[in-house]
Amino acid sequence: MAQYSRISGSVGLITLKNPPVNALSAAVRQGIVDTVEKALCDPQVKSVVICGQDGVFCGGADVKEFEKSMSGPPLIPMIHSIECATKPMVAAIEGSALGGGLELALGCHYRIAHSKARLGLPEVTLGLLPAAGGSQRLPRLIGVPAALDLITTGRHVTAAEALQLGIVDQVTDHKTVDAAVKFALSVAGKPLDARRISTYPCPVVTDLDALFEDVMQKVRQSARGAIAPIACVQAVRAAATLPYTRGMEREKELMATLFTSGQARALQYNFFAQRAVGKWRMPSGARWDTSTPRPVHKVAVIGLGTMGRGIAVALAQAGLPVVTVEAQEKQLMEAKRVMSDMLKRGAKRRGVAPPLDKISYSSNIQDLADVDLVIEAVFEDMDLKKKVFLQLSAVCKPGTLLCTNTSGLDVDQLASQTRNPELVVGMHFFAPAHVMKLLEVVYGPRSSPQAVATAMQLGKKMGKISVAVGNCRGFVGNRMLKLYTEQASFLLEEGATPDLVDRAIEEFGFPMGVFRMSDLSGLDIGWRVRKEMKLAVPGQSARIREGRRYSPLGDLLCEQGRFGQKTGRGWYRYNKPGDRVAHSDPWLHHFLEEYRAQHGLVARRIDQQEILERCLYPMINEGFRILQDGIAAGPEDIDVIYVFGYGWPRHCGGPMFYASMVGLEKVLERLEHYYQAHPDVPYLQPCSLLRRLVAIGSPPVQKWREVIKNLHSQL
Ligand SMILES: CCC[C@H](O)CC(=O)SCCNC(=O)CCNC(=O)[C@H](O)C(C)(C)COP(=O)([O-])OP(=O)([O-])OC[C@H]1O[C@@H](n2cnc3c(N)ncnc32)[C@H](O)[C@@H]1OP(=O)([O-])[O-]
Repeated sequence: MAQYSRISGSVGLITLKNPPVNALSAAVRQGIVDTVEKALCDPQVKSVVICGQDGVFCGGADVKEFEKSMSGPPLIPMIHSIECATKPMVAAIEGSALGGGLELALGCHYRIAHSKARLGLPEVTLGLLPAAGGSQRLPRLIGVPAALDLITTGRHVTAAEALQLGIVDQVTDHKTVDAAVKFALSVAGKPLDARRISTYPCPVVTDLDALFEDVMQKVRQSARGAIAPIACVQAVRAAATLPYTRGMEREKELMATLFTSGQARALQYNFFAQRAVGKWRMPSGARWDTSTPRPVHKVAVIGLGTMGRGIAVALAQAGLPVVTVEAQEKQLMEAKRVMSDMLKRGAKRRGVAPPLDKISYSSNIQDLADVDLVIEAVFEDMDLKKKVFLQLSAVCKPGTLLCTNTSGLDVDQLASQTRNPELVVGMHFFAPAHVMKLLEVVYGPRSSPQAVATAMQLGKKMGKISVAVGNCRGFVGNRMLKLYTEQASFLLEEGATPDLVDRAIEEFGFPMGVFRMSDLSGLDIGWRVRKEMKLAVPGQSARIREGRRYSPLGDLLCEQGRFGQKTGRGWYRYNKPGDRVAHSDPWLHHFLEEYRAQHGLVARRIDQQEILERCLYPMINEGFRILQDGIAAGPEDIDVIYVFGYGWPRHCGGPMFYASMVGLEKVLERLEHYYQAHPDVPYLQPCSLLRRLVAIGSPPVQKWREVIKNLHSQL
């Protein structure tokens, strides 16, 4: 809807009304058409201001409408008629002007923004391009290079940057609508020809071909198979080389291809999935909207290894006072130096003062007596962690939330060390913790809803995308990852090489293949865990352990001191320890040949499709088990974890969405095939939830929660 009124005698005021972000639904577009007509026909009105209700100008086209058939007036002619209006049209931008919202503002003759407003054309993040004239008007207004940057990245700019770029005409710290009305009064009756952006020539660029070639190359490299960034470059090129009307035709053509693509569906699903995970619920029925978080004014981090340092920095950057504790004085001093540098670098990037005074450093656990929440980040060793929790329970004031940053140990065992197990949850950050967006909040059987709500709220304050999950070995992310890495090792035994497997994974869209990733994080970490579990036994190379197939390849490399990048040797060879460029290693190929010969294995040719199916489908199958076990509340939770924590290509939605795109029937059939071929790998057996979904006709991913709910209610 849009509401019309007249203020200050001669200014028509159009207010967009569609909470919470005034998206341009069919009703809003109809409202704009009607109210603009009213304003233009009203002889008393000399100029018009368009604003949005509740401090938000407009969040763009209504993404929820994309799945339905189009109704209501289309955006392009609506914006065109605003630009053609004979009375000055002024956009009053508060909150956000994004996508179609900014395109609407670009159709106006003037734009006034509040200093806190954010503007951008983020369509590319939804697998689209700014197809309501944005790709044609923005380059004409701010030049091709700046428009390419905004449109291909989708980044939001502040009002100050928008002013500098020339997107807005004025920035105000006061009431935006008042400033816009004052402005509208001042421009009433002035000629408008020079204010219609579509009539501007596109600013000339010297060596246009070189610029576009360079941008296209960069986009192709970073897009990793995503098609929207490429279409965005093509659309801006049309603006730079064609008259406006032909450019608009090209924009429409490119949008038509994107709009119906699987990638756009995946990215839009992901947009809503990110929001869905905030609405968490526990199997007990406790939920986000009925659980009140405890206040957190002061936080502590115990253990200042890589993870602890990153977590403390992220907390300080979020404005929270943090007490850090590290028992070893030398390690404490080193951590202080490194963390101060991290804070300074981060502050420089953001143009703010480094929050150095937010962190205090101590080697005494007694200093945690008055904090509201502790994040334990000591070495990944259950006995050590248990000791720390016992101490924390004695030292901290009653009511302090005790969180562990374990990447997979049993949260409930740790809770049992404390006086108040209901106040214990996992907060599993991802390295580097001050950069990575994902946080798994892990609740044990005794964690209270209030504890979960508090950890979720803290995650949000830290700018993380937090997902609440149940307690099991590896939680969601690492539980699924284990099968992925194991299958990759099996493929090496059967004839593949690390390069071959990594290439297939990277071509699929992961930023790094499984072996390159393993070299980066260090092979010794998994080795230590397997040794603790008595799975890895030095000197042993048996391929069946605990009654199932096992690949000792990683253990054998570790026994040779090949821990990955840090030792200059791993699945690849590096020029020196710590180097990042992986080189294919003839030693490893020879080692694999010898290994196969020793075990009587005959290498076979393995193609890209098998690599993808063998690495991805078992993970997906485990995802179904996780849903069946109630560890994750819905497929969105798993997909968000994989996209934001594990580099799953966002334009493929996440593993569960990807399964629905491939077709559940096909995933089931391939799993059955591989299970038959490898009966000693029990997890290849298709999960019964997957079978059930196929049996009821493979409903879309958005409907799976219902099926799972019914399944749980029958148990
Ligand atoms: C021809 C067409 C061409 C055109 O160029 C195409 C486009 O414009 S494409 C569009 C280009 N625009 C974009 O890509 C902008 C996308 N939006 C955003 O980036 C953020 O929502 C915004 C920054 C605006 C507010 O952030 P915040 O304050 O943290 O709030 P929040 O994020 O939590 O959202 C609150 C609620 O609003 C919902 N919702 C939001 N936007 C839309 C939408 N467009 N539609 C529908 N719904 C939308 C959201 O799902 C959530 O619902 P719920 O049921 O409460 O979970």
